[in-house]
Amino acid sequence: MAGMPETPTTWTPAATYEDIRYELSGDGIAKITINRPEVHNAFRPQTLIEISDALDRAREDTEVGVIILTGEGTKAFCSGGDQRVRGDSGYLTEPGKAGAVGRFHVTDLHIQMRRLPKPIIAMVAGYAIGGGHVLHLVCDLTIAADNAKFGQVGPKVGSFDGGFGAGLLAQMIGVKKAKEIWFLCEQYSADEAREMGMVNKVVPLADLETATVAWAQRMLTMSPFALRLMKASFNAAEDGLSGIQQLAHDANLLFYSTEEAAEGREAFKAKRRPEFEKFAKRP
Ligand SMILES: CC(C)(COP(=O)(O)OP(=O)(O)OC[C@H]1O[C@@H](n2cnc3c(N)ncnc32)[C@H](O)[C@@H]1OP(=O)(O)O)[C@@H](O)C(=O)NCCC(=O)NCCSC(=O)CCC(=O)c1ccccc1C(=O)O
Repeated sequence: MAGMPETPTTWTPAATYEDIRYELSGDGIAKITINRPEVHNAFRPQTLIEISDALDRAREDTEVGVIILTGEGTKAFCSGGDQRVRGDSGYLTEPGKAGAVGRFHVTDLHIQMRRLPKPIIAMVAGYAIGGGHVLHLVCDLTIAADNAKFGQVGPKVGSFDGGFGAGLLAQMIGVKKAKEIWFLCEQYSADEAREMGMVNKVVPLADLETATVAWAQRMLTMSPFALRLMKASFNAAEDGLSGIQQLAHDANLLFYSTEEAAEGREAFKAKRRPEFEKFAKRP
C-alpha cells in the first residue's frame, strides 16, 4: 500500500502496567494496548486508571507526537466495561470488598482524551463494543481492520452512555443512525462503520498496524502546534465553554512567547509602567 512503512515498527516497552502495555516506536509514536484478551479487552477500573496514566506519560513526553490506542490480539479492540466487576454503584476497584463504592472511571478518561493536545488514533481489530465502542469514538481517528465489528450493547445489558457515546456518535453519523445503534444494539462491519462516518479507513487485518503507523508518521511530519490547535478547534465547537477554554489557553501559550506579553511580565517585575504603546495595534 502506498505510503506504508516498509518494515514493521519495533516497539520498546516504556513503562510497566498490569492491564495495559505502553510502548514507544522511537520515532514519535506511543502505543497503548489494552492487554486483557481473555475478556475481549474489557476494561476494569484498574485498566482505565492505567490508560489515564499512560496518556499523561505520552502527553508529557515531548518526543511523542501521536498516540495509538488498541487492544491485544485480533479478536477485540475492547468490549467495554468488565461486567464481572460491575457493582450496583458503578465499577468496583475492589470487587468483593464490603462497602466498596463504584464509579465510572471512564467519564474522566473521555475528557482527558479530548483535552490531550496530541492526536489519538484508535487501531481497531475485532470487537469495539459497548464502552469499547465509545472509546474509539472519542479517539480522533479510527483505523479498522476488515474483521472489526462495531456496536453498543448498553440497553441489552442494563447500561447506557448519554455522554460522548450518544452526542458524539450522533454528530458523526446523524441522529437517526445513532438512535438505531443504541436502540437495536446490533453489530456493524468495518465497511458499514466507515460508510456511516465513524471510521476513517478500513484495511486488511494483516496491514492494520502498518497502515496506522503510516498515518501516525504522516501526522508527525506536520506542525505539532497546528495539529494541537485543530484538535482543540474541533472540540471547542462540541464541548462548549470547556472546549473554548482549551483553545483560548492554547492562544495564551502562544501569546506568552511574544514580546508584548513579556513586556507585561518584565514591567511588573521591574516595578515600572509597561510600555504597551510600542506594540502595533494589528489590523
Ligand atoms: C463482545 C461480544 C459481542 C463478543 O462475543 P463472542 O465473540 O461470542 O465472545 P464471548 O464468548 O461472549 O466472550 C469471550 C470471553 O470474554 C468475556 N467477555 C466479553 N466481554 C466482556 C465484558 N464486557 N466483561 C466481562 N467479560 C467479557 C466473555 O464472558 C467470555 O469469557 P468466557 O470466560 O470465555 O466465558 C460479547 O462478549 C459481549 O457482548 N460482551 C459483553 C459486552 C458488554 O456487556 N460490555 C459492557 C457494556 S456496558 C459498558 O461498557 C459500561 C461502560 C459504559 O458503557 C458506560 C456507561 C456509562 C458511562 C460511560 C460508559 C462508557 O463509555 O464506558
